[in-house]
Amino acid sequence: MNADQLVKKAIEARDFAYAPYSKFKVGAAILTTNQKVYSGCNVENASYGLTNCAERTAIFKAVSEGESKVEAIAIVADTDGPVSPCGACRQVIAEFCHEKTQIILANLKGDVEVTTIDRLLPGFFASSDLNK
Ligand SMILES: O=c1ccn([C@H]2C[C@H](O)[C@@H](CO)O2)c(=O)[nH]1
Ligand SMILES: [Zn+2]
Repeated sequence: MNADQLVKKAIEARDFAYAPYSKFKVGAAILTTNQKVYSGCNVENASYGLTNCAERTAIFKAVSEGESKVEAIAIVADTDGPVSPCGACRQVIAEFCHEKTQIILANLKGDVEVTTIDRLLPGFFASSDLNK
C-alpha cells in the first residue's frame, strides 16, 4: 500500500464522517507494520467536547485489534492546503509511530505533504519521560 492508496482510503473513510455541527469532514487511514489498514472519520457529539477526530478513530480501531505500530498515516480534509492535525491527535500519533513513520497530510484537491512526528510535535511527551 503506497501513499496514494492510503490517501484514497482516507478519502473513502471521510464519507462516513459524522460532523453535523462543524460540517468539517475528515478522513484518516493508517498502515501498520503488519501491513494492515485501518481507517476512521471524525465523530462529533451534541456535547461538542466529546468529539473524536478521524486520526484518533483510525488509531484506536487499530490498537483495539492488536495493531499498534503505525508505519504510515494519511489524513484528508477539504482544506486549502494539506490538513493540519490538532494537537491531541499529534500526541496520540506520537504514541504509536516511530521516527520515520510517514505522516501524509492531504486535501481533496490533491495537495500532499509527507512529514514526520518530530516536525509535527517536537519534544512530544513520551513514555521515556515517565518515572524520572
Ligand atoms: O485533524 C483534524 C482536525 C479536525 N478534525 C475534526 C474535529 C471536528 O469534528 C471537526 C472540526 O474541528 O474536525 C479532525 O477529525 N481531524
Ligand atoms: Zn485531532
